[in-house]
Amino acid sequence: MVKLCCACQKEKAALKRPKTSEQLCKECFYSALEEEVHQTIVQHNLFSPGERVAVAASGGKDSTVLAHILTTLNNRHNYGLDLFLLSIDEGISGYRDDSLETVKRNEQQYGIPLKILSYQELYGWTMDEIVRAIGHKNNCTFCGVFRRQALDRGAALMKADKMATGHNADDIAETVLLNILRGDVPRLGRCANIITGEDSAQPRVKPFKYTYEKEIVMYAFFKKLDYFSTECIYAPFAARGAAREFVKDLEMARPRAICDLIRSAEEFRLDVKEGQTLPTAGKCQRCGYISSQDVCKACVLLEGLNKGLPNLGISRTRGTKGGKAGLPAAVDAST
Ligand SMILES: Nc1ncnc2c1ncn2[C@@H]1O[C@H](COP(=O)(O)OP(=O)(O)OP(=O)(O)O)[C@@H](O)[C@H]1O
Ligand code: SF4
Ligand SMILES: [Zn+2]
Repeated sequence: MVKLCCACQKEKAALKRPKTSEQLCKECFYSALEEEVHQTIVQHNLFSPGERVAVAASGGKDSTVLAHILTTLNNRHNYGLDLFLLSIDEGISGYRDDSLETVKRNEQQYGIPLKILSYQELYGWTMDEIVRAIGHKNNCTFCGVFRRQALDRGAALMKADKMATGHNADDIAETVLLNILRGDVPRLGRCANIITGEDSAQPRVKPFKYTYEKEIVMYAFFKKLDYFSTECIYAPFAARGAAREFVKDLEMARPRAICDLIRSAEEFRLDVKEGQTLPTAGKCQRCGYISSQDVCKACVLLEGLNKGLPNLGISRTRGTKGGKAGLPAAVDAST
């Protein structure tokens, strides 16, 4: 017997929603997912009318679906947002160069402008060069620290008011679990925040905080969105991989486990003892970008690279356009 969509009762059900187990037709699934994201945006005041919003776009499924849904909702509900795509080119040949081609097509498909900034222009190094210099061991530490700052710098350069990232419910549940495993109580208290960096010039928001990864993949698949799905050539087998699998197993055994993990972190309150202080966001004394230390992690890592790490036989000083030799400088508006 043909199963009908439980929402419209007219069309044939095309899928079972992983989050709610509802049997829906494609159109009702699109509406349900888009409406949930809209409710998340409204209930958490993620945006205000007239804001300029950088959509951090890697070309992967999450940020591609995010760009698509934000464009749709901005038109449908008159959010009044000035959206643009912001991509960071880490300089990983055979991976990021291909995914950036996808983002360039998305620029045309969604009709929103794209800004690409590269590690090469910001830091004087590509990830390919960094991996050649340091080997495969700590590449993601460098890459993660540089990307975080590069996105902030790109958003500032483009005069954005906010930045939206494609982090989804599975990503956040994994981070909650990792912070529990590491006993990192301060991070546990803030890792599920839907808005971060509120004291910075461009706070970051996560409109997909409650959206399941499987549903993002289904949405992209049924809508035939143009996205890039290859894994980074330098991706390690790390703790996150195991945590990712564990979260998926938990969800299989008990649906809503992902939501419950997120809720656990939301309801967790860090009890700050008298005399104890939490890190506050200040400015790096060298590059001037946001940092909770005197010198930010990006500057520390870059200094190590430029000095030449022991036994690697490299010693070179590279600088950023207009910056002090070997140190990253603020990128001016013409870059
Ligand atoms: N190179 C990049 N340029 C711009 N934004 C990025 C880049 N890499 C990651 N991001 C942003 O950070 C978010 C999380 O990235 P991450 O690589 O952890 O997850 P992902 O699940 O693979 O995301 P995606 O499917 O969008 O690639 C992305 O959704 C995107 O918004
Ligand atoms: S897997 Fe590591 S090296 Fe590759 S893009 Fe991600 S953080 Fe960078
Ligand atoms: Zn710095």
